[in-house]
Amino acid sequence: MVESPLTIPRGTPATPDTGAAPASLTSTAPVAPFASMATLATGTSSRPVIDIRHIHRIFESEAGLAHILHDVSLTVNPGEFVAITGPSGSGKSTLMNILGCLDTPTSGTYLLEGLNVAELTDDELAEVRALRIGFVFQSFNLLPRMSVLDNVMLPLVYTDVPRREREMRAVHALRSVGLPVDHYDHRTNELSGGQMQRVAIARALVNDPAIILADEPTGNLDSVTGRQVMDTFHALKRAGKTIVLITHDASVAAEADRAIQIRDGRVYEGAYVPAAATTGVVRAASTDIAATTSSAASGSQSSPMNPGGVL
Ligand SMILES: Nc1ncnc2c1ncn2[C@@H]1O[C@H](COP(=O)(O)OP(=O)(O)OP(=O)(O)O)[C@@H](O)[C@H]1O
Repeated sequence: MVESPLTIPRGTPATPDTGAAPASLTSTAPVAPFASMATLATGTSSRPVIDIRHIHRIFESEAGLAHILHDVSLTVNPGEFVAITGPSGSGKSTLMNILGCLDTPTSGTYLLEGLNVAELTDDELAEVRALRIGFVFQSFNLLPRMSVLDNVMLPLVYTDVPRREREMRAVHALRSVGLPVDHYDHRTNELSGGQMQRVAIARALVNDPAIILADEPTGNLDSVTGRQVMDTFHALKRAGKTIVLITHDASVAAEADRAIQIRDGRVYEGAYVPAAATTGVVRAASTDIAATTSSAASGSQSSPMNPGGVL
C-alpha cells in the first residue's frame, strides 16, 4: 500500500500521550453493510452479542481425534467486558477462533447478534469478520513499514469507503485510544509496545464492530504499558463496546465484569481461581466478579457451566 500524506480533520487536538483513553468515546458511523448483513449492522436489541450453545470442537489428525471443547455454552451481552482465562492448552484460543468466525465448531450452535453463524456463506462470514468483529492480538500484528494511519485504515481497504473518509475514521479511532496526533504518520516500528497495541486496538475499532476479541493483549507489555492498554479497554467499555479478552494474568481477568475459566475444554463461569495460591488482591477482585455472575448467584460457580442445560 502506498502511503499518502496525512489528512487530519481540522480541529483534531494534539492528544498528550498519557496512555489513558478519553473517557468520552463516540462511535464512528458503521461501514455501509452488504445487504445480507443489514440486520446485523443495524440491530439495536438487547439480545446477547454472543450466544453459543453446547459447542464441541474435535480436531482430526493422524494421531486420532482430539476433543478440545466439551459442551461449551456461553452468552455475552452488549457492553459486557468478559475475560476468558485458564491454563495453557485448555482451549481458550480454540474458543476464541470460533467466536471470531475463524473456525467452526464440530457441533453446537453459535448465534452472533442473533444470526446463526452456521447458516452463513463464506462471503457472509468474511463480512462478519470484517465488519462486526475487531481482533486484537498479543503480538499486535501491525505492518511495520506502514504508517500508523495506514495500518488503522487497512480493514477499510476492501470496502468502497473513499480514501478521505477512511482517513477520518482512522483518525477517530486513533483519538479514541488516546494516541498522540503527531504519531499518526510514524511507522509502527517506531512506537513503544503500548502505543503499538493502541494502534492495533484502533484498527480493530475502525469498522465500529459489535465486539472486540482480544487474545492476550497485554501479554507482551510491561506493567506500565499493560496498564495503559487496559485503561483503553475500560474506556471502550464505557463507550458501550462489548469486549472478550483472553488472558493468563489474574489481575487483568479481575478487571473484567465477568471472568470465565476454561479447564480441559470445559467452561466454568464465575470467580477467577488461579492455579497457584491467590493473592489478597485477586481474592478481593474475585469476590466482586463472582457477585456479578448468575452462576455465582446460584451458588454453582465451581461446576461446569450449564452441563446439558439451556442458558
Ligand atoms: N488444529 C488443531 N489440531 C489439533 N489440535 C489442536 C488444534 N488446534 C489446537 N489444538 C489443541 O487444542 C488444545 C487447546 O489449544 P488452545 O490453543 O486452544 O489452548 P489455549 O488455552 O489457548 O493455550 P495457550 O494459553 O497456551 O495459548 C491444545 O492441546 C492444542 O494442541
